[in-house]
Amino acid sequence: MPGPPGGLMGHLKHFNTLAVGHHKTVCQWARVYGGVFRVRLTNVNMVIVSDPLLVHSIIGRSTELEKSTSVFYDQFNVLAHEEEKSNLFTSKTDDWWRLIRKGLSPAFSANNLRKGFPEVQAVTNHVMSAMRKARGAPLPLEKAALCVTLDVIGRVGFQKDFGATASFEAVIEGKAPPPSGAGSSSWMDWANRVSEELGLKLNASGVAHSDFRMRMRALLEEVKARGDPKADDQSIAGLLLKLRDPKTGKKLSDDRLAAEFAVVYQGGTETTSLTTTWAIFMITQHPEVERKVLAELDAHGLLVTPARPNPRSLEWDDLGKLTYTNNCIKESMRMLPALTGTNRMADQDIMLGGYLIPRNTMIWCNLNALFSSPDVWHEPDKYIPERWETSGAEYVQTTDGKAATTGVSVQVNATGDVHAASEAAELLQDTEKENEHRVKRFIPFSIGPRDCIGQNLARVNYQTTVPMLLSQFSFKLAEEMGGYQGIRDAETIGVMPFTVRPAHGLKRLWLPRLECTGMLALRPAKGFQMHCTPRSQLAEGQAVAPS
Ligand code: HEM
Repeated sequence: MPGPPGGLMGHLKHFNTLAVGHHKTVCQWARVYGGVFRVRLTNVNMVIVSDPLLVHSIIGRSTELEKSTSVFYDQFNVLAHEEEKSNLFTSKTDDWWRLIRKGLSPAFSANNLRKGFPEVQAVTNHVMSAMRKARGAPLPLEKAALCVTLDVIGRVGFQKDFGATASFEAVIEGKAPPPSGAGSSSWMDWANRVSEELGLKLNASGVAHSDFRMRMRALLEEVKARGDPKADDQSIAGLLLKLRDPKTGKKLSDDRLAAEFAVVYQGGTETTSLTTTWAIFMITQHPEVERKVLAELDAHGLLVTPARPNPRSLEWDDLGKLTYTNNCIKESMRMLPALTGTNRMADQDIMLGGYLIPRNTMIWCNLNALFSSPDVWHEPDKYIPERWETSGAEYVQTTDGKAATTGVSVQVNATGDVHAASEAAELLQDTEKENEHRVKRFIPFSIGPRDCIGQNLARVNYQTTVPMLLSQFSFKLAEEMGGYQGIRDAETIGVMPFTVRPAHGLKRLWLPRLECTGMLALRPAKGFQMHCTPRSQLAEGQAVAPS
C-alpha cells in the first residue's frame, strides 16, 4: 500500500495536535497517495481512507468494524467519566448502545426540535444583544457561537439555562472577569477552557477534566431532583432518565447517565459552534457570496435595512427556505468540516480496496480529505455555494453504486460536479430506495448506524444562528487576524481530536448594521489600541444591505 516515507517514530510528528495545519498534511498526502494509504504512529499502524466508496464500505451500513477506542476515543471517555468507559459516542455497537441510541432519538425529531426552536431564537437574540453592547469592539466570534450552542443544548436538551450567553454579555459589559480570567467560575470561563486549554492539554489537564465532569454530575443531580420525567418529556435528560434495561428493568446507573450527559456536550458543542463560526467567516470573506446571502435575507424580510430597521424574526418555517444561505453553510462544512474524521479498528485481517489490512490496524475515514479531493469535487479548494444548487450534489458518480459495501475501489468521474449536474434529471426521479445505493461524497455527520445522533439539533442551531447574526451584523476580521489567509494558515485541530478550528480564534469586529458609528479595533481583555472608523467608510467592499 502506498504511503508517505516515515522516520523512526513513523509519522507521529505530523499528528502533533499542538501543531498548526497537520490536517492539511493528511489532505495533501491523500492527493499524492490516493484514497487509501498507510501511515504509522510509533508502533500503531493506520490506514487513512478518503475514497468515498471505501468510506461507505467501512462506516456506511456495517457495524462489523468497531470504533478504535484505544487511541482516539479514549480521550472522550476520560473526559466523560473517571471510571465509566461506556457511552453512546465511544462504546461498541452493543445492546446498551442500541438501547440508548433508540431511546434518545426522539429528542432530535423534527417535532421535538420545533418545540425547542424558540429557545434557539432566544439564545441567539441574547448573544446579539451582548454583541451590540460591544459597539464594534473586536470579540471572539467562536466564543459567542460556543456560548449560543452551550445554551441551546442546555435549554433544549436539559431544560437548564447554563447562562453561557448571559456570562458572555456580563464579560462585555465589564461585569464579569474576561473569559480567561483566573478564578472565574462562569460558564463563559468554562466554555473558554473547554475550547482552548482543554483542547491543547487534553491529557495533561486533570483539573479541567474534573471540573467538566463535576458540572455534568451537578447537572444530573439537578435533573433528578425535578422528579420522574413525564411520559411526554422528550428532552435528552428526560429520555435518558426514563430508559430501562429490558432484561432487568433497572434504570441507567448514575455513572452511565453522567457519561451520556457529558458526551452529548462533547459531541455537540464545539462541532456546532465551529460550523456557525466557519460559515460566517467564509460568507463574509466572499463579498459576492455575502451579497447574495443578504439579498436572500432581504427578500424574506429578515434583513435590517434603512427602510426596515426592525425586520421580522426568523421563524421555524424559514429554516428550509433560506436555500442559498444553507448552501453557503454546507459549502463551508465541506471546506472546513467541524469533525474531520471517524476511526475504526480492524479486529481481524480485512481486504480494503484490494489491499490486505492486517489485524489491529486503525482505519481513519478522513472526511476532510474526502471533502477536498479533486477526484471527487470540481475545484475543491474554491468556496462555491452554487455547487449545491445541483440536485444530487451530495452523491458521487460510481460505476456501480451498489458496490458501496463491497470494498471495491471507487471510480469517480474526474469532474465530479459536472457529471452530477448531467445526472440531475435522473436524480430527481430517485426514490429513497434507489438513493440507498448511491454513494455520498458529503457526509459531515458521518453515515451509517454510528452517524451523528444530534445532527438535526445542530442544523436547527446553525441554520438559525447564521442568518440571524448576518441579518443584524456586518462582520470584519480584526486586522491582527491577518485576513482570510491568516485565518486559513492558522487552522488547527481543536478540543476534540478531529475538530478543525482557527488556532488563534476568529476575533472579529461586530458592527450592528444600523446602530454602529465606529469600530474599536480593541480586544479589551488584552488592551489593544483602539481605532474608530465611521461606518460610512466601511461601506465600500464590505457587505451592506443590498437596498
Ligand atoms: C455541526 C455539528 C456536528 C457535527 C459536524 C457532528 C459530527 C459527528 C460525526 C462525524 C459523528 C461520528 C463520529 C465518529 O464516528 O467518530 C458524530 C457522532 C455523534 N454526535 Fe455529532 N456532530 C455535530 C453535532 C452534534 C450534536 C449537536 C450532538 C448532541 C447534542 C451530537 C452528538 C453526537 C453523538 C452522541 C455521537 C455518537 C453517536 C453514536 O455513535 O451513536 N453531535 N457527530
